[in-house]
Amino acid sequence: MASRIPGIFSEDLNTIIQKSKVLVVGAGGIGCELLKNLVFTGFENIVIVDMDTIEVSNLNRQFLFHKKHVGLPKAVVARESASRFNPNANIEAIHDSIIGDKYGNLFFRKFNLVINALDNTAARLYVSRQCVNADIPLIESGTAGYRGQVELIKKGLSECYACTPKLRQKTYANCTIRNTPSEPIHCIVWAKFLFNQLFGEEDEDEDISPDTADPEAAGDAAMESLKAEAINRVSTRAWAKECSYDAKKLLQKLFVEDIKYLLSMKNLWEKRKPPLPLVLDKIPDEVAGSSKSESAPGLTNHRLWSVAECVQIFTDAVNGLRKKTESLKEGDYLVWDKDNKDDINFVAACSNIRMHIFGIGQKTCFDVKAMAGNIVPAIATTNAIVAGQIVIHALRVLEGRFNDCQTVYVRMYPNTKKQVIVPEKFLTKPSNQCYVCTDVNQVLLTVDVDTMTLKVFEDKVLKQHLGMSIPDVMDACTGKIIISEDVECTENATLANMGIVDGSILTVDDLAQSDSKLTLTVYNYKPEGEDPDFKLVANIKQEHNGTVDEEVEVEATSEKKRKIIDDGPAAAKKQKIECDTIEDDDDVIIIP
Ligand SMILES: Nc1ncnc2c1ncn2[C@@H]1O[C@H](COP(=O)(O)OP(=O)(O)OP(=O)(O)O)[C@@H](O)[C@H]1O
Ligand SMILES: [Zn+2]
Repeated sequence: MASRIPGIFSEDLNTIIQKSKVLVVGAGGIGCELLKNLVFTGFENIVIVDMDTIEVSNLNRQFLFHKKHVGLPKAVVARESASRFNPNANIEAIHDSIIGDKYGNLFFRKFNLVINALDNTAARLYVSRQCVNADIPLIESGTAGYRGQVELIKKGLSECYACTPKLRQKTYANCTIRNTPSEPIHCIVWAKFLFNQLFGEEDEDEDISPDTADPEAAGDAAMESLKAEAINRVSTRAWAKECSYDAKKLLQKLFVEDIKYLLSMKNLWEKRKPPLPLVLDKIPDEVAGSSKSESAPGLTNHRLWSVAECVQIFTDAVNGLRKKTESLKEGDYLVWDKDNKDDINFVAACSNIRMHIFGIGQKTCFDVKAMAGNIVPAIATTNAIVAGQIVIHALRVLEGRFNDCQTVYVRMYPNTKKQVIVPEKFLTKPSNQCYVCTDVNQVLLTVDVDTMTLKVFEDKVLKQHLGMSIPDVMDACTGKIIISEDVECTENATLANMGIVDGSILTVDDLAQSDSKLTLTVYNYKPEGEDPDFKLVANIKQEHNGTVDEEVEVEATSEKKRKIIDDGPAAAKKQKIECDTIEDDDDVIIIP
């Protein structure tokens, strides 16, 4: 343990490390690295909470887990593996969701420090609110591909998780992409990687060929000979160039030979539906569950393409891209652009053929375009850097050096000072309009009451953004129950259908958390163009130079920049949280 090696830490710090009680929430990519670091640093009192069980796709970066652990609770196995590094460490494992009354104020107050290693907004918001309420320092972390972030949340000193919204992006395990896709997005990621392998900037982390290092395929006799063969395989680009980007040969390799190769990794298909290689002279001209004749003319991108159409579109796109590549200077490459017809057609056609092969419901080109814009692979090294930085923050926090805990960003490329790991200059003060950091539980909800359904209201507004778990909503003016465990409500009903109009006041209670009562005042609005579906604003009336208020509008940007608009004395002071439809379940990153 580092703390036991003389001269590494001061004696005082050693004592602090050994006596501190730390809660780690999440035993995934960052959590595993972090638990190992904490134990090696000398922390001996740790509680680890994770609600999930181990999946094969976790094994490439969650190094406390091995193949034999698949299906077991992450928290329990993480505890077992990390305990081996220091048998004196007292690690408690809790296999449960952190969200709920069981983990309220009393629970959080048992710790000197809480660390989030989570992947979703709801849990992050929940822990952040509990830590601010209990005044326990929280270190919040996240990674997305090569980017990462570590920040301190400390009541009164720095922003909490609800103060400003963050961008979210989903990450995917390499072997899922290369060997065992199960969702359209896995095929879309693969197709984007393929584009780069053939025409873009080649990146060895974006290999698209069958992954012989897949831990799930280990021990497969056929695999061992395949591995040897793989060493001699030429790069996809070199091979494609050799055959002059012949579309037919590409189809044969990508969708026949490589799929047969995958099929020979028999372990992969023991519990999964195996893929079906394309039969090139018998390509289906229909899409299961859809009819071409139903589609409106001119809206090709809005209907599903049959595999035969995909093949034709793929061929045209490859020909177009080959011509563009030939006109480039030596060493130059194409950069994928979703608005470029050949680029998006290539990805939409390739991903749909792969969806068909793996029996995954296909996506329209329109949907592929939306999904392809928002893809990041999970990188173990970024998790490791972030977990290391968390420990540095943790030591400072426990020594009471809160002002040395500025947010740190891990960047994809060095900045002008050649830094890849970049701290902010100061702690960002809590927003005085934040409904967590202020004690006022009054929130303005700006929304189109005619289009927002109760389901979206419950899932996105109440659960995702306000951190509720079992919300109970009543119209304060009419006494009508809007959402309740005991009352069955029509999920597709709009807010207007439930009698909610401009100016309605709703009281919201969370049955899972006794301390989270809110009053929501509804403002009706019609979003236009890029406007968010809804906005949440802490409703605080403030005295300002003897009169009431200015308006401070905080924009949700990826760069944490604040725009201050003085809109005259009459407006209420408010923070605007712009909410969009980005997938919830994911790592959070703010790009510096
Ligand atoms: N409410 C929650 N309570 C406890 N643990 C949670 C909660 N929400 C998420 N987690 C855990 O946080 C961890 C986040 O880890 P990570 O981001 O590496 O995701 P993953 O699910 O392991 O990987 P992937 O999503 O890429 O398959 C997961 O192990 C997940 O179970
Ligand atoms: Zn806050």
